[in-house]
Amino acid sequence: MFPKIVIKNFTSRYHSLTKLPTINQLFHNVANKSIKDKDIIPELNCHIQSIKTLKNVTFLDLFDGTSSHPLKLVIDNNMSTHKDILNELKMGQAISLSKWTVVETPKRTQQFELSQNSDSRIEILGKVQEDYPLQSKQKLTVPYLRSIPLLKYKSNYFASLIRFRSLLQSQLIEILTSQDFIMCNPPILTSNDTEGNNETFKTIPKNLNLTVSTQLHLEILAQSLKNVFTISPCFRAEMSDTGRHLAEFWMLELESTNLYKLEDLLDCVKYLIINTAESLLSYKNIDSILPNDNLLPSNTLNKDQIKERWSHVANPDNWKHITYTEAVDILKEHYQNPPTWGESLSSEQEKFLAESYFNKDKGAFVLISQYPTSIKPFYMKQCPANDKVVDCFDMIFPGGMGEVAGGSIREVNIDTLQKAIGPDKTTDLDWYVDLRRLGSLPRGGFGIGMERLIAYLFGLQNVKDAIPFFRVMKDKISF
Ligand SMILES: NC(=O)C[C@H](N)C(=O)O
Repeated sequence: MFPKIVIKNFTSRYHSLTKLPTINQLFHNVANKSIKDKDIIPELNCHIQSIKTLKNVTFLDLFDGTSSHPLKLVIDNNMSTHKDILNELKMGQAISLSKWTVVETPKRTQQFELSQNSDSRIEILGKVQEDYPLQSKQKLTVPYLRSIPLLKYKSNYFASLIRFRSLLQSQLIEILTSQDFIMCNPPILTSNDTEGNNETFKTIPKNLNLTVSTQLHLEILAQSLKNVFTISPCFRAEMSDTGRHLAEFWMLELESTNLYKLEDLLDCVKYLIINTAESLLSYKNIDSILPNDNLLPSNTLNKDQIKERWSHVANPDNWKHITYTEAVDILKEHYQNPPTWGESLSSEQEKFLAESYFNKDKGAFVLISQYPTSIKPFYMKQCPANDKVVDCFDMIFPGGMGEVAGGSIREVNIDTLQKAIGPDKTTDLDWYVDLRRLGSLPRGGFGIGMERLIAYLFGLQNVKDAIPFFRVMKDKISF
């Protein structure tokens, strides 16, 4: 398998890119002593998360989206410079601070607070309306926050989700590039529909589709560059309206001419996810990326529960591999409505395997390989030992997410491929066949649905929350 890799946490050797600090940088700098007790912070722009007014002091919790920990600001109510502004301060306002003093508070959970000196100033830069929705003392829910896209990232939970999405992508890129995978950017506008289902969004001119998968173009790149991958947007015009479907989603797709045996392909996808979970668990700054346990919406996972999920993923014992035929046999024996051999597995049947059959308690990650040729796309390689099945896999996750990845060894035999494409193809795939005439190496690849992966790793129930602005077929896109 892959050699053990060391994931470095990025520490910048470079010049600071912004003059003003972030709250996350302030926490870091106080922790590493580059900012000390009594130092003055020249300027800081942020938002008010909460206000607590006592007789002589007012406490503000400040946030700027870079950390889940709020920064405490202590205002002396009796200091003349701030008397006018005190009554105007409101939750959600954008404010500017200048010349506040760092006071270390080693005995509290928060390492320091900002305290007032005679030069300190606070200014309101952006007011909020009286009915600012996040003011409510009620516990916020995820569906409610989802319904206010202009504001949801001001909530601690959704800001954390975006930070997590960013970290996850950077860890995946680091793991792959450290193993000689080259990040490519295949086109989004294409003449093909890759999967042969034709559930594409048509563009003008009419012969172009928004890509459903960049695989076919990645195969061209892999033929010359060996190991390639992308994280790209993909589009599916299916009418499915579930917590697992989006019309626009992101897919990590990988193609390699070093992966031409099914067992190597399965190991690659499995260890890519296991390595990613390990890298998240050992990431130094993780507690400021994950949501604040005191500000969680109802029915969401707290930090420890999220990390427990990652440990579950990182344990190879929780990964299972069965063939499609074995899956059908298990379902025939243990499930009320089993499939007959040759049919696709339904999402309920997949759920049973990943959530009940293998590990009733916490679920298992199930790789199902060698599906019948008739239910899989034309590009999958016929299994050498059995021409009724193809050398492919689906990766099923627990937690309601179902199929998170799928891939195959690619068919390189021109006759077999042409037969699989058939006479009534809807798009021109001659170039894809011709690729096999140009010094073609055997190869394989897969695609991982980023939003489903994010949803599982963060404990989300709906992929709509795993992407900054969701697009689904049934909803009107109004902004
Ligand atoms: N790159 C892949 O293998 C993904 C595959 N084309 C799919 O869309 O499921």
